Formats: sequence, C-alpha cells, structure tokens
Amino acid sequence: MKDILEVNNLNKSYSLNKSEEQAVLRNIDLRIPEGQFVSVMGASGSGKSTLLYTISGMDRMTSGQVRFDQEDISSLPDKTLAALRRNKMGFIFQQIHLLKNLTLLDNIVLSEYLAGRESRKAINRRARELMSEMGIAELEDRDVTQASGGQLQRVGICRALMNRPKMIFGDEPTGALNSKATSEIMALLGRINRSGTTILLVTHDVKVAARTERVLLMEDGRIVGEQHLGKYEQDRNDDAKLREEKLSSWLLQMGV
Ligand SMILES: Nc1ncnc2c1ncn2[C@@H]1O[C@H](COP(=O)(O)OP(=O)(O)OP(=O)(O)O)[C@@H](O)[C@H]1O
Repeated sequence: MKDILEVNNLNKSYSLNKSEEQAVLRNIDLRIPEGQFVSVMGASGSGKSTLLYTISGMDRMTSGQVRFDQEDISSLPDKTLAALRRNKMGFIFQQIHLLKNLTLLDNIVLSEYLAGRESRKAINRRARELMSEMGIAELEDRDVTQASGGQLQRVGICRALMNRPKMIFGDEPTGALNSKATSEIMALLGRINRSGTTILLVTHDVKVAARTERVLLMEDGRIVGEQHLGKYEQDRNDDAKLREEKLSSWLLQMGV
C-alpha cells in the first residue's frame, strides 16, 4: 500500500519574543499508508494539534518536508495549498462551527456550492445521501439550535465528506460528546475508514484511540512510540474492551 502521507524531519517552533523560540515539533518522521486509521495521543501541550495542523497544511512548518498524496506540500504557495485541502482533505473539530441562520443541510452543502464543482442538484443529492448514512436524514431542515452535540458532530462529518476526501483529520472530534455519542461517532468513522478514507485523529480518550488501527504517542514535540492494534472490524463490546486494556497497559508502560 502506498503512503498517503510522508513526513521527513519536520520541525515547528514558535517565536516567544525576538530572541527566544519554543520548539513544539522536533524531528518528526512519519509514514501513513493509504487507508490507515491512526490516532495521536499524548499529554496536553505535547504537540498533537500542532502536528495535525502542520501535516495537513493548515499551519506552516519551520523546517522539514511533508508529502501528501505524492505531492511535496512543504513549499506550496498558500493558494495552491488551500486548493489541495479543499480537494483532498476533510477536517472535523471538537466544536463544529455552523451558520445559525441556515438549515443543517444548507450548512453541509455551502462550501461545495461555493466550489462550484458540481451542479447544486448533485450536491444536494450527495448531502442527503451522507445525512442518511450518518443517521440524521430527518434533521435536514433543522437549524443548529435544534440538534444534539452528537447530531451536530454527524453534520460536521457529512460536511467533511462532501468533497470525497482522501484523508480526514480530526482534532478531538469526540472531545465534547458523552460516551454513547462517542461510540456512535467512532462506529461511523470506522465505516468511513473501511470504505477507503485514511483518518488521523488527535484524542485524549483511550476508548477512542482503542478503536483506531495505530496509536502514536507524543511527548514534548516528538513521537516517542506507537502501538499497532490492527483494524477494529467489529462493533463488539468485548473486543473493544480487550483493545482498551492492551492500549492502557502500553500507555502505562510508556509512563503516561
Ligand atoms: N500559536 C502558538 N504560539 C505559540 N505557542 C503555541 C501556539 N500554538 C501552540 N503553541 C504551544 O505549542 C505547544 C503544543 O501545543 P499543541 O496545542 O500542539 O499541544 P496538544 O498536545 O495538542 O495539547 P492539548 O492536548 O492541550 O490540545 C504548547 O506548549 C503550546 O503552548
């Protein structure tokens, strides 16, 4: 399987003031094969979100190289990079930002309307299909105030899938959800992954990471270890428990 993401010696630092720099990512090397479901764990401040934003081209790196889908994105001009993100990547966040005066369906279709790649009819059809797959078909005419957190996160996933992304990046997408909604969202992401989309999630939650295929552990700007759990194929609670136990004991061993 070819790598969709190839990161070589990535470094990122922030200027604290004129003379001081804070290194946030240090010498990161990483390969993610197409179709993998990866999570990134680590203490608060270890650099997880910064890693996600630099490898997805949302933020600039200080040095190093990132290849996404065979293309070196390290030195692309901002406009080209933005177009690549629009065409090939999807993003989900802890807090989904939706426009209050639009229906949920309109929020999902908006950026595709603006991109103008397909007819509005085709875009609406795709949005309705996705809403149905995500179990929220009946909510299309509601607005943001008329849906639960879990339902809004499903809207966020639909929106992220509209451009048929090759890879989805998620920054704590279940961070604001209760455990039932978290399981449901992870089951949906598992399904999306099985259909071929590569996914990388940042999470603090062992239950979430245990449902991904490969867990990276960050500490002080470095990837200090990883655990391969294999694909989580079945939604069986006992299997999930075993994976959680395996992951927890590894994290303990790693001093987390
Ligand atoms: N824009 C910024 N300017 C300066 N420092 C920053 C900036 N963004 C992040 N940092 C610093 O970089 C370090 C890593 O932050 P990052 O948000 O990537 O960590 P994280 O592991 O995702 O943390 P959390 O789990 O709390 O979200 C932190 O020390 C943070 O203060």
